[in-house]
Amino acid sequence: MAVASDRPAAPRAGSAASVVLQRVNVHFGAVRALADVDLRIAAGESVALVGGNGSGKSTLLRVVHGLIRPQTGHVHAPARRQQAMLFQRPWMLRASVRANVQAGLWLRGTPWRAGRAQALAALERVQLAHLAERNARGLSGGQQQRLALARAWAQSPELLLLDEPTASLDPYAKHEVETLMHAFANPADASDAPLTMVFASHNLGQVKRLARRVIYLDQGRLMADLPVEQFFDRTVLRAVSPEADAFLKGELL
Ligand SMILES: Nc1ncnc2c1ncn2[C@@H]1O[C@H](COP(=O)(O)OP(=O)(O)OP(=O)(O)O)[C@@H](O)[C@H]1O
Repeated sequence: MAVASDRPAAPRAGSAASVVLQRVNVHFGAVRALADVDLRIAAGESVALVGGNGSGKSTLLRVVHGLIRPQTGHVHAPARRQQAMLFQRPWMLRASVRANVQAGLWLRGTPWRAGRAQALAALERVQLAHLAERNARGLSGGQQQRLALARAWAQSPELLLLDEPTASLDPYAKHEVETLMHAFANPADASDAPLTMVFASHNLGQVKRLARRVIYLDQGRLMADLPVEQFFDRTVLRAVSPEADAFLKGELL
């Protein structure tokens, strides 16, 4: 598998907004999972969501994907069929690897037979074509996540949301998935529509490698929103958010 360069390619972010959240609030009973979140993400950006357990990262991704409706506030995002979302543990139909990708296409309106070639091409991109007729549930965790990426890739989404996609993978599988995320967000063909990628991660190395912008959440509040270089500049971060700086310090120790 090709190795990703250490740094993401030059920004392709346009000025068109892909995602806009305005004063978004989500409560689960007494828990305030998102508190007055304002956020604007341009088409083509790669954005990392970081923060401690329970800080609201998954909730934010689910709100954008339309899986959670905020009690108050406005959400503007591409239509669900223009989005793909990956979870820490991908869902797998008890069917072949190819059928899992075809099913994703079929769910969005591609006739079953017509989806076959697209599914195989997507599997080629994640280097799983040789396992196309295997049962998907028999794949390793890393292979399943690559399959989930192929399923997303086949659908050519405008927006890719990933909720800790490598959290349960070994270092080698993690590297493979990161390489694919990087390729997904930086297509070789510059004429491709810019893909917007938003991912939650506890892995700060991964954040440095894949994100151009970092958002820090603390108890549902957006406390810092910085270009990646500034987020990892402790002087800048301390001035913007002592909470985020304390979090970073704890992680880097
Ligand atoms: N379906 C739910 N029902 C009740 N409470 C929920 C639900 N989903 C999230 N919460 C609560 O909302 C808060 C934010 O959770 P969320 O999963 O968004 O955090 P997170 O930053 O993704 O955490 P982690 O890093 O542990 O995955 C937490 O207090 C969590 O317990």
